[in-house]
Amino acid sequence: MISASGLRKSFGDVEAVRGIDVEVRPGEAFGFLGPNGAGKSSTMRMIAAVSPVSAGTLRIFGLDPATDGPAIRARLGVCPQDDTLDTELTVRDNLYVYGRYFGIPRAEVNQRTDELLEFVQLTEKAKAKVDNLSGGMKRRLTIARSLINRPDILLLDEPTTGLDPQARHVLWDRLFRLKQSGVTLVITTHYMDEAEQLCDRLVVMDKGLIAAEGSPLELIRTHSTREVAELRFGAGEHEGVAAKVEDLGDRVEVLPDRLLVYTHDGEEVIAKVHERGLEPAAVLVRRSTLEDVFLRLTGRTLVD
Ligand SMILES: Nc1ncnc2c1ncn2[C@@H]1O[C@H](COP(=O)(O)OP(=O)(O)OP(=O)(O)O)[C@@H](O)[C@H]1O
Repeated sequence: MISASGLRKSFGDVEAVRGIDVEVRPGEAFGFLGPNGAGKSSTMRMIAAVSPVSAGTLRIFGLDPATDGPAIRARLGVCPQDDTLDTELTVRDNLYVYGRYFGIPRAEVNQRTDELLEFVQLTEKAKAKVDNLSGGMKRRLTIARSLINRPDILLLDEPTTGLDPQARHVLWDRLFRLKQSGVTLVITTHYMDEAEQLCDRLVVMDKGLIAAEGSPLELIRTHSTREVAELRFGAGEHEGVAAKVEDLGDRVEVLPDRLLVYTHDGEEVIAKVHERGLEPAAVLVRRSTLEDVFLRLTGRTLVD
């Protein structure tokens, strides 16, 4: 569906994307996970055929965005990071007008609008003004709008940024259903839980490069341990304690507010910490996540 090789994007001296290889397969949910500034949006804009490729090759549906932009865009849905809905119009008209703009005949666009309102659970809000919608509803409407042309690929740039947990879960559910219906999803996110929930495969991006690629589970298995023991001590004590516990796990990370001991048995680590007379203010054993993968690969947390 999408194939990139040595793909680069520069803005003057700024190299936003510095040579990445990506292969997105039909029907999968593919993610770009990385912190702000990693180059995710720049990559998405090249895939959306709205930003020229600086170097390398990019093919979407086997087509070259440099020469086949309109043909590519006709088969893509693009859900940008910021809501670009028309606040003057009703919910329904945001879809209807957009569909007409795409040149879809009146009767068809009417039917499609109704289907999409139903799909994003906004039928009851059809006559409401966009300004009266919650953040989650606006996102869902933006997604509905990007589906008006029945795209084969839907590009979603940070789809749930700024939404509360419940609104995020509603959105994830809709995206999951969309994938089940055969639409290929390409998602950028800096939320590791979103990447884990939604993506079949993903690349971890940092500073314009791909640091790792795989399914969430593969990435965790390859780059982290099964469990993590989190230990909180007083401010400024973590460095000192780290030296005393570093033999307890495969690896120890010192964060400003806690120590992470990477291990296959978190409870055993905690027991040994206590045996050594160390008294953490709080402890937690959890499974490894993509956040741990990112920390391992880059030495930084995703939310820095
Ligand atoms: N139009 C532009 N002109 C100049 N520099 C840009 C432009 N767009 C992006 N950049 C720079 O390219 C780098 C990558 O930005 P990009 O937006 O692709 O990252 P990102 O991973 O999507 O982060 P975010 O989530 O903040 O959008 C950043 O250093 C950014 O400042």
